[in-house]
Amino acid sequence: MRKNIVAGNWKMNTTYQDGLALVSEITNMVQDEVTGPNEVQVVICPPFPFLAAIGKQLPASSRFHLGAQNCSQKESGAYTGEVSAKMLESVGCEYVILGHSERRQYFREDDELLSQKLKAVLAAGLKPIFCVGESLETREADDTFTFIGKQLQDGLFHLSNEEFEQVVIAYEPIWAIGTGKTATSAQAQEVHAFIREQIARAYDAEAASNTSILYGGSANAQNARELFSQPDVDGGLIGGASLKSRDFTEIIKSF
Ligand SMILES: O=C[C@H](O)COP(=O)(O)O
Repeated sequence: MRKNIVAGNWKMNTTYQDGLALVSEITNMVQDEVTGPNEVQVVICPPFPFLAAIGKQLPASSRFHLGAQNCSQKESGAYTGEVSAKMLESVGCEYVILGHSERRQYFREDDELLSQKLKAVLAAGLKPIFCVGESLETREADDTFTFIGKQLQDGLFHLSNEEFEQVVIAYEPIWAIGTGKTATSAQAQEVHAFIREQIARAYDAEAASNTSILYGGSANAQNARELFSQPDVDGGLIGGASLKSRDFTEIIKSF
C-alpha cells in the first residue's frame, strides 16, 4: 500500500558514536514534534557496522524503520567483504536501497546485477528502495524519459506482481545529488508521473497507485514541502540533510 516515506541515506558518513548521537537526536525530535495522525514512515539507513546498534535505538513504534544502503546478491558463503540480505534481516532491517547512482557509477552495478540483488532482498522478506535517475547529459539531450523507462524495464519490471508490491522507487536525478541543485517540483512531478504510468503499463493501475515513489537530490528543509505537495511525490530519499537532525526532522514535518 502506498505510504509517505522519508528515508535518510547516511552514505559513508559518521562514526559509530556520531551515528548513535544523531539517531537519538532525530528520534527525540520526531517524537516530540511530529504528533497527531501523521502517516509518514521514517527509514534510517546508516552504514553497515552501525545497523544493529541503531536499530536497537529506534523507538518501538510503527513510524521508524531500519534500512541498509546495499546488500550482496549472494545468499551466503565465501564472498569476503559482502553482507547478505539475511544478515540485514537478522539485525532488524526492513528496507534496502538498491541501484543508487553512486553504486551504479563507482561500483559498476548494472541491471543484471541489480536484478539479482532485488531477488535476494525480496527472498529475505525485505523491501527494496530501487533508485533510478538521469545524468545532466541525458536530461540536456532530452532523453530523460527513455533513459528512466529503460532503467525500470531492464532493472525492475522483471519482478512478479507479488514481488513488485514490496518495492519502493526513488527518483534521483544524478545532477541534483549532493549538488545543492534540486529538481523543481514540476520536474520531479513530471518524472514521478511518468514512472507511475510505466508501472501501470508493466503491471496494472492498482500496482501503480499503490507504489510509493520518493524524490532524492538536494532535498532539504526549505524545499521539501513544495516537493512533497506534488501528487506523485510520496516522500524523499535524503542524503546530506539526513545528517542534520534539525533539517531531517523539518523534512519529516513537511508533509
Ligand atoms: O540517497 C540520497 C540521495 O543521493 C540524495 O543525496 P543529497 O540529498 O545529499 O543530494
